[in-house]
Amino acid sequence: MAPTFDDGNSLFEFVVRDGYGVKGLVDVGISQVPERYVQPPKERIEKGSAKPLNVPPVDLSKLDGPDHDKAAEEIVRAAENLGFFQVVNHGVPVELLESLKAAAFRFFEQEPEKKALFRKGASPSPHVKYGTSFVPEKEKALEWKDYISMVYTSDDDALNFWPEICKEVALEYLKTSLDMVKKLLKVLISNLKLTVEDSEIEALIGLKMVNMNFYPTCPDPDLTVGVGRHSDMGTLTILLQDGIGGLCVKVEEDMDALKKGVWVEIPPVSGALVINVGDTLQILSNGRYKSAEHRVRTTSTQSRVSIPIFTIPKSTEKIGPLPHVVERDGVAHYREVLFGDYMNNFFGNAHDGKKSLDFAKIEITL
Ligand SMILES: O=C(O)CCC(=O)C(=O)O
Ligand SMILES: [Fe+2]
Repeated sequence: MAPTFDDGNSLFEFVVRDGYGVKGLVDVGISQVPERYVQPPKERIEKGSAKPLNVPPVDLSKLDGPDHDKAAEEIVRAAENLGFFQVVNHGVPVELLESLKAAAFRFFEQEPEKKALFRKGASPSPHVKYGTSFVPEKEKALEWKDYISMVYTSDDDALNFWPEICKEVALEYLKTSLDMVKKLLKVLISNLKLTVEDSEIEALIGLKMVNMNFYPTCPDPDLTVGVGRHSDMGTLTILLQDGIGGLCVKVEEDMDALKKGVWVEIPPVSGALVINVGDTLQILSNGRYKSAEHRVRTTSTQSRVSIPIFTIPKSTEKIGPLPHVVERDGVAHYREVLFGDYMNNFFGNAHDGKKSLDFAKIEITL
């Protein structure tokens, strides 16, 4: 008979401390969602509650031709409105996208002991971490997700310490994405101020991290979340999702027919990558670009994988609204912060929508 984990502590021990993850829980044959994973009603995601967003992906090859301005305009609008968009002709080979999804499955389908080698405290490198949920110690209800996180410092470090089973494809994904990230940032920053130095862009993406997320099938998706409501803390996130779906984004301001507060789903598009604005870019643009609040619904039919690249400033970097933008706006909505402090605050708290931005927000009292 499958263990019941009646006592919340033994479940926490098994899933988090021993490193079995949600995958381990599903593999022992649970037929009900354990109490520790049941979300409070206001965080649950009703099936079908988010309608698919019907916006065609931006064709990034146009940035290099006569339609440059039109493509740039689409990118700027998306960053100002929803904070999420999809791209095609992005320069990352489509076959590589397929290999990445396969590599993510390979990693998570290994025996628990193999994955546990990369648990916090056990991992041979501070740059590689296997875990489950977001910050389990701080969460009332855990997220239905396991992950492996790989910070890039150099090719040598990646090839020596990232998991053998996925390191080559993950590194290739990171490298082939970077040109696109720089192009997107050039478009977004030059829309805020006329000249942009390459060094400014480099400073915004001083650190890069590739994650692989695994969302096992869930006995009752109405009770759980794959990832709770949050915004990403960095500059831009590049995300590869598979064909299952479930990534939902909150509309922050009224947008044509979409009303503020409504959730929309980013539909899987074969060969496309999802791009989203992170808190850093919202701060830098003094709020013009939106780091959208998003979350993931679980499914009961098939496991889902997603593979984000987070581009973030180095922890020693100071980030604040661009002076030129503050001058134009007449007011700064954010203070300058040391990115390391921002990051510690982000990882020190459970996901809670866009609360992470409060760390840098200047409250205007009238
Ligand atoms: O799995 C997804 O589609 C999104 C994951 C996500 O939001 C994250 O890892 O920050
Ligand atoms: Fe995210």
